[in-house]
Amino acid sequence: MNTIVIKCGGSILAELSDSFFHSIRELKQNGYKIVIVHGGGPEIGQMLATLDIRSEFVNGLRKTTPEVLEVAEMVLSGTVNKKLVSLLQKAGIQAVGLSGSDALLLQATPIDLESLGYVGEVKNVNISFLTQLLALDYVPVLSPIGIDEELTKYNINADIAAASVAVALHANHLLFVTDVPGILKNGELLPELSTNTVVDLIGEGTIYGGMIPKVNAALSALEFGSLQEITIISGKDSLVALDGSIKGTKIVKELEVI
Ligand SMILES: Nc1ncnc2c1ncn2[C@@H]1O[C@H](COP(=O)(O)OP(=O)(O)O)[C@@H](O)[C@H]1O
Ligand SMILES: CC(=O)N[C@@H](CCC(=O)OP(=O)(O)O)C(=O)O
Repeated sequence: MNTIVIKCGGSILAELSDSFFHSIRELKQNGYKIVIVHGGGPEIGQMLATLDIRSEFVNGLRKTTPEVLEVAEMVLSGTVNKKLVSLLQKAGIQAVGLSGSDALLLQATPIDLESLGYVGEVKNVNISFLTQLLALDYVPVLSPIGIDEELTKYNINADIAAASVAVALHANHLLFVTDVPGILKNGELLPELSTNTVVDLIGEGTIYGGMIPKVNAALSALEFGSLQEITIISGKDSLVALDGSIKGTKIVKELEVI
């Protein structure tokens, strides 16, 4: 089974183009099974501001108190998940929206309860349930809310959640769909990068802010999964170039020197 995991960032959700949905239809017609994991960071931020609830980021992760968790779950598994499923359905794509906590899809453990609160990382993915949905030709659309054995829920960074799903499913591709065409340096798109170059680009400050958790999730998926490359790509346009290749920046696994 040829599987592609697509992570849609909160930054692009309101701007996903018709060509983006057309690309998904095309990939499905070409036999790919698609799983979508979405974010919603800006949308959570707006709702927290409306409710006058403060939140802070620690190393790129939102410190999640019980109050913040309630808002994150409402926005991610409610508003954002349902909106994305509607857009897919309008584009003629059979999609089913699920919280990562449903059917114990994203089994999580806390990263550090003391400093981050209810922020989780994925320990296990219910791939048998996901595989059944894919066999029925559905596109599962997952929010990054995890759950543990005690049924405590966690807020998971969506880049990390998507990378964990791709590794667990032994996916062939992982695409991070965001609001820029890929990784840029001096305004120019870098079409292909090795993992070592990515580390250098973080060190020199070319990769900063929200791009850091994305490339770190990409590096860890390349290290621990069967994936050979990961792509960072814009959702404002088609995902596929005229020659059939996927656009954006590819991060490719370093060849081992023997
Ligand atoms: N080298 C880079 N090339 C492109 N974008 C970068 C780079 N470094 C940092 N960024 C920033 O990363 C942002 C994407 O991350 P983020 O806003 O967290 O997106 P998402 O919501 O898709 O996860 C871009 O809009 C850009 O501001
Ligand atoms: C723990 C943590 O930081 N969770 C993220 C989950 C959403 C997310 O990652 O959304 P984007 O992909 O749009 O950034 C948050 O609360 O913002």
